[in-house]
Amino acid sequence: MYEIRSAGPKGLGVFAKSLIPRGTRIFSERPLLSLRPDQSSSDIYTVSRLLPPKHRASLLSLSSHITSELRFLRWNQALWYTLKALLKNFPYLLPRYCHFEPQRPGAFSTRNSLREHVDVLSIFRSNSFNVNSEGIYQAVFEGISRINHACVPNSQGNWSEGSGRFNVHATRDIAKDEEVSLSYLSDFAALREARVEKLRSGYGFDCGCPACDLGSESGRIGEEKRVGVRTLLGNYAESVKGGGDIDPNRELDTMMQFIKMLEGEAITGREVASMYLEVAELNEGLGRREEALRCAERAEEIDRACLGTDHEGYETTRKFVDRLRGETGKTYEL
Ligand SMILES: C[S@@+](CC[C@H](N)C(=O)[O-])C[C@H]1O[C@@H](n2cnc3c(N)ncnc32)[C@H](O)[C@@H]1O
Repeated sequence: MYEIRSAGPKGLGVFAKSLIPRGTRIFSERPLLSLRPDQSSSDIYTVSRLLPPKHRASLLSLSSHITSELRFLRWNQALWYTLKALLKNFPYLLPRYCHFEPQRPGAFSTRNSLREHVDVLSIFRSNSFNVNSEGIYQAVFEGISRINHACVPNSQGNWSEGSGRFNVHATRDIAKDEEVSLSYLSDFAALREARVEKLRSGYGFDCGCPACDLGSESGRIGEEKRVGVRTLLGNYAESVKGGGDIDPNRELDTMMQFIKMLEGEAITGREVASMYLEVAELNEGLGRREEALRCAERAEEIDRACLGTDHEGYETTRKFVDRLRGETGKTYEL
């Protein structure tokens, strides 16, 4: 379905070998390396050393594109952790008033090289995805971590708690030879300047995707829509700041305009499905059952495409739709 090959200045990338229809599960992977919510970057190197050799080799083969400024920071970080490990293992080096628990004998080895530590930190930073599940906070994957970024991507990754896998689905048809892309950013309404800054500081590249090309008509129009939506959201936030009654009609209208902007930009992932679900609930609260059902059905259709029918999130949406169908007396259509 796909191949991993050169994507020019981006390094490697994932490309469709044939048409990948919307809703196709392109990847389903368990993490190569992951951090739990209670772990921090100081644990990355330690966790990486516990990997089986094959997985460790896969990890070390991933790209790490970082700026010299970031490299400097990583060296400082690695130096500090290495020093801490050294002191834990050789406590007699410590001044008498410092008390570290010594680690198990042999846990610290001279192979615990500073350079490798820097590399692992850089690789983790360049390739990890926020999973935000109960057991895993961030994770790196063997194939998925080869997917490059686009501000308007053609696929989306979602963690499945039930299967313990990160699944990447096509959120629109991906043509043969087209590059598969994901968004590394969480704010889909972010303006170009903010996106550029995040991608440059977080991943060390300048995004040249069509949405960032403000010289093109589509890039410019997309940006204008984002400005419009941000103004709308800002005005709405201002209107509810005083803590007065929230006008559900205004809330509905604001959300629908946000959804329209995202769909107009061909952004149809989980976030849009969640917004449709909220709009459905608002409509239900206002007694507009038919409208609620219409929005919930759209959410179900999007969730089916970007999560798959075996995903627990899809199941919740489907049950909600079923309930509304029962209440509106609509016959079940597949
Ligand atoms: C998760 S990796 C993606 C796979 C990577 N290209 C490789 O060769 O393994 C992230 C890195 O890929 C590069 N990259 C991703 N998206 C890019 C884009 N739109 N433009 C330029 N470089 C990009 C950056 O160097 C970034 O740090």
